[in-house]
Amino acid sequence: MDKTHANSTCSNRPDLRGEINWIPFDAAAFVGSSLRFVSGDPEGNRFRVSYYLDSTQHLKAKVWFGPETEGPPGHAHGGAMAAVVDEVLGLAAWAAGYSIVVGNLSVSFRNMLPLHKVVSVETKVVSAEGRKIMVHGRIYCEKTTYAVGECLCITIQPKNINIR
Ligand SMILES: CCCCCCCC/C=C\CCCCCCCC(=O)SCCNC(=O)CCNC(=O)[C@H](O)C(C)(C)COP(=O)(O)OP(=O)(O)OC[C@H]1O[C@@H](n2cnc3c(N)ncnc32)[C@H](O)[C@@H]1OP(=O)(O)O
Repeated sequence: MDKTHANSTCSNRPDLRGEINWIPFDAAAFVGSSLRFVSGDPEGNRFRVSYYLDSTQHLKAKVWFGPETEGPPGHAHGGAMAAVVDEVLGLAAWAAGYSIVVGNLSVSFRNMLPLHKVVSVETKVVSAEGRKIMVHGRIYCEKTTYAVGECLCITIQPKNINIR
């Protein structure tokens, strides 16, 4: 069998369908067209992203890491993983009702992520104290964790962001 198509769950085909009970989340409709860096090119060779809300209203994403995210040969650049964590965890705060920018982002790289892979990102808003919203998340596929993120979001006045 073609090795690249051997595994339907973590296949090399960019199958961005959500899991059972995940509902599609239209990020572009929510935040405008500004999120082009990570999720703005659904036919491109960098990232392809689909967003969902799970049954507990947590934001989830399916992300394909294409060849243009390469860092170590055959694997995703750490900055590419960090960009995904930045966008998805920041968007999770917006989806939870907070108008924020990311003030501080910590990413731990746990395993090298092969190119052409579709992975999931999970998020959880873990605290909200004053202007500080803490969001945790993880890039994973099945039992493998590729990166873990802790994202300190700071609320801002929505009028300070132009929505296009
Ligand atoms: C319902 C409709 C919805 C529509 C939505 C449409 C629009 C949607 C648009 C977009 C969706 C985005 C989805 C995510 C996209 C990806 C996320 C990104 O990549 S964001 C870009 C990268 N981030 C920056 O460029 C920030 C640059 N930094 C700043 O602008 C400022 O430093 C800012 C706003 C973060 C804080 O500045 P200050 O002057 O307002 O406030 P101060 O007093 O400095 O901080 C407030 C509190 O936060 C702490 N704080 C601030 N920054 C911190 C940091 N880096 N680390 C730790 N603490 C920090 C401070 O210590 C302070 O805490 P104490 O109140 O004293 O307890």
